Amino acid sequence: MTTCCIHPSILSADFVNLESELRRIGSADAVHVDVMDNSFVPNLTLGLPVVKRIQAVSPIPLDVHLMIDDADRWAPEYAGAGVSSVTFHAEAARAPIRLARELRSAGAKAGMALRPATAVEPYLDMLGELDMLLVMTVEPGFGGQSFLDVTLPKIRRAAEAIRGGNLPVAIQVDGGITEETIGRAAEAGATVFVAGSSVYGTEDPAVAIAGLRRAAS
Ligand SMILES: O=C(CO)[C@@H](O)[C@H](O)COP(=O)(O)O
Ligand SMILES: [Co+2]
Repeated sequence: MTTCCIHPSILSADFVNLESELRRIGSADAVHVDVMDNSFVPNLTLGLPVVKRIQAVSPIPLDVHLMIDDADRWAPEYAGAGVSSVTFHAEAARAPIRLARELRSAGAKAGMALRPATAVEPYLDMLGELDMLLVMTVEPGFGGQSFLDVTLPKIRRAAEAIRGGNLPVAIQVDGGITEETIGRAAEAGATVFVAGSSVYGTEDPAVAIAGLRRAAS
Protein backbone atom coordinates (compact mmCIF):
# COMPACT_ATOMS: atom_id res chain seq x y z
CA MET A 1 0.00 0.00 0.00
CA THR A 2 1.45 3.38 -0.96
CA THR A 3 0.98 6.65 0.89
CA CYS A 4 -0.62 8.22 -2.15
CA CYS A 5 -3.67 10.07 -1.17
CA ILE A 6 -4.34 13.60 -0.05
CA HIS A 7 -8.04 14.42 0.38
CA PRO A 8 -8.66 18.09 1.28
CA SER A 9 -11.80 18.63 3.34
CA ILE A 10 -14.22 21.24 2.02
CA LEU A 11 -15.33 21.85 5.60
CA SER A 12 -12.59 24.50 5.63
CA ALA A 13 -13.52 25.92 2.21
CA ASP A 14 -15.68 28.94 1.42
CA PHE A 15 -19.19 27.46 1.25
CA VAL A 16 -20.46 30.36 -0.87
CA ASN A 17 -17.97 29.53 -3.63
CA LEU A 18 -17.78 25.74 -3.60
CA GLU A 19 -17.22 25.31 -7.34
CA SER A 20 -14.16 27.57 -7.45
CA GLU A 21 -12.94 26.11 -4.14
CA LEU A 22 -12.99 22.66 -5.80
CA ARG A 23 -10.85 23.94 -8.69
CA ARG A 24 -8.22 25.15 -6.19
CA ILE A 25 -7.62 21.55 -5.06
CA GLY A 26 -7.51 19.96 -8.53
CA SER A 27 -4.12 18.38 -7.76
CA ALA A 28 -5.57 16.37 -4.85
CA ASP A 29 -6.65 12.73 -5.19
CA ALA A 30 -10.22 13.36 -3.99
CA VAL A 31 -12.27 15.93 -2.12
CA HIS A 32 -13.44 14.97 1.36
CA VAL A 33 -17.04 16.04 1.99
CA ASP A 34 -18.08 16.18 5.65
CA VAL A 35 -21.81 15.61 6.16
CA MET A 36 -22.94 16.48 9.72
CA ASP A 37 -26.48 16.34 11.12
CA ASN A 38 -26.22 18.19 14.46
CA SER A 39 -27.13 14.95 16.23
CA PHE A 40 -24.34 12.42 15.76
CA VAL A 41 -22.02 15.41 16.06
CA PRO A 42 -22.81 18.89 17.45
CA ASN A 43 -22.47 20.62 14.09
CA LEU A 44 -24.47 20.96 10.88
CA THR A 45 -23.01 21.18 7.38
CA LEU A 46 -24.64 19.98 4.17
CA GLY A 47 -26.73 17.11 2.90
CA LEU A 48 -27.62 15.03 -0.14
CA PRO A 49 -28.80 17.81 -2.52
CA VAL A 50 -25.54 19.73 -2.07
CA VAL A 51 -23.44 16.56 -2.40
CA LYS A 52 -25.20 15.84 -5.70
CA ARG A 53 -24.31 19.29 -7.02
CA ILE A 54 -20.69 18.96 -5.86
CA GLN A 55 -20.55 15.59 -7.60
CA ALA A 56 -21.82 17.20 -10.81
CA VAL A 57 -19.12 19.89 -10.95
CA SER A 58 -16.10 18.44 -9.13
CA PRO A 59 -12.96 17.81 -11.21
CA ILE A 60 -11.85 15.15 -8.69
CA PRO A 61 -13.67 12.20 -7.03
CA LEU A 62 -15.81 12.67 -3.91
CA ASP A 63 -14.94 10.98 -0.62
CA VAL A 64 -18.07 11.45 1.52
CA HIS A 65 -17.69 11.25 5.31
CA LEU A 66 -21.08 10.82 6.98
CA MET A 67 -21.23 12.02 10.57
CA ILE A 68 -24.94 11.31 10.87
CA ASP A 69 -27.29 9.06 12.83
CA ASP A 70 -29.14 6.27 11.07
CA ALA A 71 -26.36 5.54 8.61
CA ASP A 72 -28.16 2.36 7.49
CA ARG A 73 -30.97 4.53 6.10
CA TRP A 74 -28.94 7.36 4.54
CA ALA A 75 -25.54 6.08 3.40
CA PRO A 76 -26.89 4.13 0.38
CA GLU A 77 -28.55 7.32 -0.90
CA TYR A 78 -25.13 9.02 -1.04
CA ALA A 79 -23.65 6.00 -2.85
CA GLY A 80 -26.50 6.29 -5.35
CA ALA A 81 -25.37 9.86 -6.12
CA GLY A 82 -22.33 8.40 -7.90
CA VAL A 83 -19.64 9.48 -5.44
CA SER A 84 -16.38 7.54 -5.25
CA SER A 85 -16.59 6.48 -1.61
CA VAL A 86 -19.04 6.68 1.27
CA THR A 87 -17.80 6.36 4.84
CA PHE A 88 -20.27 5.79 7.67
CA HIS A 89 -19.49 5.72 11.38
CA ALA A 90 -19.45 2.31 13.08
CA GLU A 91 -21.13 3.98 16.08
CA ALA A 92 -24.08 5.05 13.89
CA ALA A 93 -24.71 1.81 11.99
CA ARG A 94 -26.94 -1.03 13.16
CA ALA A 95 -25.72 -3.54 10.56
CA PRO A 96 -22.29 -2.40 9.31
CA ILE A 97 -21.56 -5.48 7.18
CA ARG A 98 -24.89 -5.31 5.40
CA LEU A 99 -24.43 -1.57 4.91
CA ALA A 100 -20.91 -1.94 3.46
CA ARG A 101 -22.25 -4.52 1.00
CA GLU A 102 -25.07 -2.19 0.00
CA LEU A 103 -22.64 0.67 -0.66
CA ARG A 104 -20.46 -1.53 -2.83
CA SER A 105 -23.39 -2.86 -4.80
CA ALA A 106 -24.47 0.76 -5.42
CA GLY A 107 -21.04 1.32 -7.02
CA ALA A 108 -19.25 3.20 -4.22
CA LYS A 109 -16.24 2.21 -2.20
CA ALA A 110 -17.29 1.35 1.35
CA GLY A 111 -15.62 3.12 4.26
CA MET A 112 -16.21 2.78 7.97
CA ALA A 113 -15.07 5.36 10.53
CA LEU A 114 -14.16 5.01 14.19
CA ARG A 115 -14.27 7.82 16.76
CA PRO A 116 -11.04 8.24 18.75
CA ALA A 117 -12.53 6.31 21.71
CA THR A 118 -13.86 3.41 19.61
CA ALA A 119 -11.61 0.34 19.57
CA VAL A 120 -10.79 -1.34 16.28
CA GLU A 121 -10.59 -4.89 17.64
CA PRO A 122 -14.35 -5.67 17.42
CA TYR A 123 -14.21 -4.76 13.72
CA LEU A 124 -11.05 -6.58 12.60
CA ASP A 125 -13.05 -9.55 11.33
CA MET A 126 -15.07 -7.37 8.95
CA LEU A 127 -12.16 -5.48 7.35
CA GLY A 128 -12.57 -7.58 4.20
CA GLU A 129 -16.01 -5.99 3.71
CA LEU A 130 -14.44 -2.53 3.49
CA ASP A 131 -12.38 -0.56 1.01
CA MET A 132 -11.35 1.94 3.65
CA LEU A 133 -11.12 2.21 7.43
CA LEU A 134 -11.22 5.80 8.70
CA VAL A 135 -9.45 6.30 12.00
CA MET A 136 -10.59 9.68 13.34
CA THR A 137 -7.57 11.50 14.72
CA VAL A 138 -9.73 14.20 16.35
CA GLU A 139 -13.19 14.08 17.90
CA PRO A 140 -15.54 14.38 14.88
CA GLY A 141 -17.54 17.58 14.46
CA PHE A 142 -15.15 20.42 13.72
CA GLY A 143 -12.12 21.32 11.64
CA GLY A 144 -9.03 22.98 13.05
CA GLN A 145 -8.45 20.66 16.03
CA SER A 146 -5.12 19.16 17.10
CA PHE A 147 -4.06 15.67 16.04
CA LEU A 148 -4.52 13.07 18.79
CA ASP A 149 -1.38 10.96 19.08
CA VAL A 150 -3.34 8.55 21.27
CA THR A 151 -4.93 7.20 18.06
CA LEU A 152 -1.59 5.99 16.62
CA PRO A 153 -1.67 2.52 18.25
CA LYS A 154 -5.12 1.95 16.68
CA ILE A 155 -3.74 2.81 13.24
CA ARG A 156 -0.85 0.40 13.83
CA ARG A 157 -3.22 -2.37 14.97
CA ALA A 158 -5.45 -1.93 11.90
CA ALA A 159 -2.44 -1.82 9.56
CA GLU A 160 -1.08 -5.02 11.08
CA ALA A 161 -4.41 -6.82 10.53
CA ILE A 162 -4.67 -5.53 6.96
CA ARG A 163 -1.12 -6.66 6.16
CA GLY A 164 -1.68 -10.00 7.93
CA GLY A 165 -4.81 -10.71 5.92
CA ASN A 166 -3.30 -9.30 2.72
CA LEU A 167 -6.43 -7.16 2.37
CA PRO A 168 -6.84 -4.27 -0.11
CA VAL A 169 -8.09 -1.88 2.59
CA ALA A 170 -6.85 1.72 2.84
CA ILE A 171 -6.44 3.39 6.23
CA GLN A 172 -7.65 6.98 6.19
CA VAL A 173 -6.83 9.48 8.92
CA ASP A 174 -8.90 12.61 9.46
CA GLY A 175 -8.28 15.51 11.81
CA GLY A 176 -5.28 17.65 12.61
CA ILE A 177 -3.27 16.48 9.60
CA THR A 178 -0.45 18.93 8.86
CA GLU A 179 3.09 18.71 7.50
CA GLU A 180 4.12 18.20 11.13
CA THR A 181 1.74 15.30 11.96
CA ILE A 182 1.28 13.49 8.64
CA GLY A 183 4.58 11.59 8.92
CA ARG A 184 3.57 10.01 12.24
CA ALA A 185 0.26 8.84 10.78
CA ALA A 186 1.99 7.47 7.65
CA GLU A 187 4.61 5.71 9.73
CA ALA A 188 1.83 4.03 11.74
CA GLY A 189 0.26 2.74 8.51
CA ALA A 190 -2.19 5.37 7.26
CA THR A 191 -2.38 5.66 3.47
CA VAL A 192 -5.08 8.30 2.87
CA PHE A 193 -4.86 11.72 4.52
CA VAL A 194 -7.70 14.18 5.02
CA ALA A 195 -6.60 17.77 5.54
CA GLY A 196 -8.93 20.72 5.96
CA SER A 197 -7.39 23.76 7.61
CA SER A 198 -3.82 22.90 6.57
CA VAL A 199 -4.92 23.07 2.90
CA TYR A 200 -7.70 25.67 2.70
CA GLY A 201 -6.26 27.77 5.51
CA THR A 202 -3.20 28.59 3.41
CA GLU A 203 -2.60 31.04 0.59
CA ASP A 204 -2.17 28.36 -2.07
CA PRO A 205 -3.87 24.98 -1.56
CA ALA A 206 -1.84 23.39 -4.40
CA VAL A 207 1.40 24.22 -2.59
CA ALA A 208 -0.04 22.86 0.67
CA ILE A 209 -1.08 19.60 -1.05
CA ALA A 210 2.43 19.17 -2.51
CA GLY A 211 3.94 19.83 0.92
CA LEU A 212 1.73 17.20 2.56
CA ARG A 213 2.67 14.64 -0.11
CA ARG A 214 6.37 15.29 0.52
CA ALA A 215 5.96 15.09 4.29
CA ALA A 216 4.00 11.82 4.08
CA SER A 217 6.59 9.95 2.06
O1 LIG B 1 -14.43 15.08 9.73
C1 LIG B 1 -13.83 16.09 10.07
C2 LIG B 1 -14.16 16.79 11.35
O2 LIG B 1 -15.15 16.10 11.99
C3 LIG B 1 -12.74 16.55 9.22
O3 LIG B 1 -12.79 16.05 7.92
C4 LIG B 1 -12.25 17.95 9.33
O4 LIG B 1 -12.77 18.77 8.33
C5 LIG B 1 -10.76 17.99 9.23
O5 LIG B 1 -10.31 19.29 9.40
P1 LIG B 1 -8.83 19.63 9.89
O6 LIG B 1 -8.64 18.98 11.24
O7 LIG B 1 -7.90 19.04 8.86
O8 LIG B 1 -8.81 21.11 9.93
CO1 LIG C 1 -14.07 14.19 7.79
